[in-house]
Amino acid sequence: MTINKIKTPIVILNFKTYLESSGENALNLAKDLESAAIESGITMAAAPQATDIFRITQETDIPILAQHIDPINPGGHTGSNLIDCMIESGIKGTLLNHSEKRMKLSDIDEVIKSSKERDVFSVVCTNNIETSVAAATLNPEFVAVEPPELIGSGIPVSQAEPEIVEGTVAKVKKINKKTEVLCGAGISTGDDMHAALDLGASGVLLASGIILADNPKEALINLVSKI
Ligand SMILES: O=C(CO)COP(=O)(O)O
Repeated sequence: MTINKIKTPIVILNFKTYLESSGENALNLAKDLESAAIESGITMAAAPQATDIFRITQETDIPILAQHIDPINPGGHTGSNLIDCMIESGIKGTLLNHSEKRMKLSDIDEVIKSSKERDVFSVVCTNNIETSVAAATLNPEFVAVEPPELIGSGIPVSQAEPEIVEGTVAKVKKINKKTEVLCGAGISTGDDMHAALDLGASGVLLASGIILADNPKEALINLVSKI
């Protein structure tokens, strides 16, 4: 089977900057995603730190996303993520505007456009229905709605605030049928993912529930067990 194709339902694991998902641990976690994807048949993608991307794309076949790309051209921009170098490192997509890395609307627009020109898919993170609508007008491949107060809380958005997920799907589809909606924040179990798909989401964006689990591979299999 092809585990490097982007198809829905999709699981995207944001590695953030946890030590449990950095360096050698990032590679091991990416391998867990790879074997869970093979075993379950569900697409599993990873968004590791920039420093870990090249190594992971060399050693696994899962789709890799950048956590952020800056709206810059090659040249004098110290400390920035340049899209061309990210592509050379092997990314297929990018997160944008994560609540831990917010961007200006005009910058999101610019990076989505340069991503499209280079065949890189964009996942624009949002905090509610209104900002999801704004993001959808920019025509990204995915909008991922994540109420910031639930991030890292262990309280799943799909069960605690189903109306945000359902409302985002309804409003985004009215504006742009091609943009898929993901949800995230507090997601960790098969029930959480099942609830997300039931509400019309095409997948989940998650982090701590898997990264900090005693056995991340088992947690991933459990996550997709009710699809
Ligand atoms: O921010 C998130 C994914 O990008 C969600 O984080 P948690 O899964 O830790 O709540």
